[in-house]
Amino acid sequence: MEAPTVIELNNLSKRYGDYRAVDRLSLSIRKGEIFGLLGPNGAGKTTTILMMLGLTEPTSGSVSVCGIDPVRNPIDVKRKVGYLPDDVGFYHHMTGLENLLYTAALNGIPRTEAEKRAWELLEKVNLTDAAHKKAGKYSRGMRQRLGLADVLIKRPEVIILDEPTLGIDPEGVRELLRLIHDLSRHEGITVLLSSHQLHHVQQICDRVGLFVDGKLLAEGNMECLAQQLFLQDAYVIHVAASPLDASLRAKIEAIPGVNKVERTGNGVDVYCQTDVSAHISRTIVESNASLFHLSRRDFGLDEIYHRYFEGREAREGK
Ligand SMILES: Nc1ncnc2c1ncn2[C@@H]1O[C@H](COP(=O)(O)OP(=O)(O)OP(=O)(O)O)[C@@H](O)[C@H]1O
Repeated sequence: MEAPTVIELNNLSKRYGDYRAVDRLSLSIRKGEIFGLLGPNGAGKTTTILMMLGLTEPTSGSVSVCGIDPVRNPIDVKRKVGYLPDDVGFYHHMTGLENLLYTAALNGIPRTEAEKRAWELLEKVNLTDAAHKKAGKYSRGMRQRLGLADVLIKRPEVIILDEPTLGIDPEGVRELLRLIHDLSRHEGITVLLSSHQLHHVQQICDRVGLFVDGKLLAEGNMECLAQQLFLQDAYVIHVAASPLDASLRAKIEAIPGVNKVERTGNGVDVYCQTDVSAHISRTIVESNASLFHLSRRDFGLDEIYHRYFEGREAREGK
């Protein structure tokens, strides 16, 4: 059975004067999913997050988070959603533990329960030893982990994280990503994270949405993204064979679905609309050539992103 939808955006738009910061955005995110919002500066990510939190009103369209309309019931949404901005503000003169207890009190959690929960969370985010240290003395990685504990104290159903891994060392990033992943898999928490750090997003997101100029250009897993963005050349197959002469290259180029064949150092790259690997190997064998290597190149998010933006600049003559 499919998990229920937790976040639903329907034709959502936000205009500032004549400027459309978010333009007819529709998106559904299911319970327990980790969804990555990607896009260049000014794409509309923060505006979208603010509309989900009820902190800014949509110009048109609708938002529903945990079945609640944040425009009408912003307080109810805040009870269910934890938001970790890119630089969490803690009280520097208070310890990590005191900061958590303060948040718990603001959320109406009784003191005994708050203490129990705070210690559990400090352990979860690996800050037990730093519980009595002033938050002002925490490193950025420690602050982000305390931030995660801080949003979790009210037991949210959804967490929204803005650039959670920015400025953290590789070990800290690994730990934070593992924590976020565990929250989704073991506690069914739905995670929305906005980030420019593509390789981090790729490690933990189930799906990614690529935002540009307020519009969602593509969404899905890596393979879906590549297919949506590079319709003609969704697949690139690397082939090494001998002899790979002009006549064999022409035969490969003639395979239905193949758009172009480009020479590389030790063979060719075949750009195609569908995965024609089997057809290519048959063509090589039937031509009495020896096939040494054939593999489909899978694009990482970094490559998808850069290939798209390079292509866009070329298309727009920038
Ligand atoms: N209050 C506002 N008034 C006018 N324009 C705004 C306002 N808030 C945002 N914008 C504009 O809306 C667009 C989208 O901004 P937004 O902050 O949502 O982008 P973003 O994708 O989060 O960018 P970044 O990665 O830089 O945080 C930008 O062009 C921004 O200048």
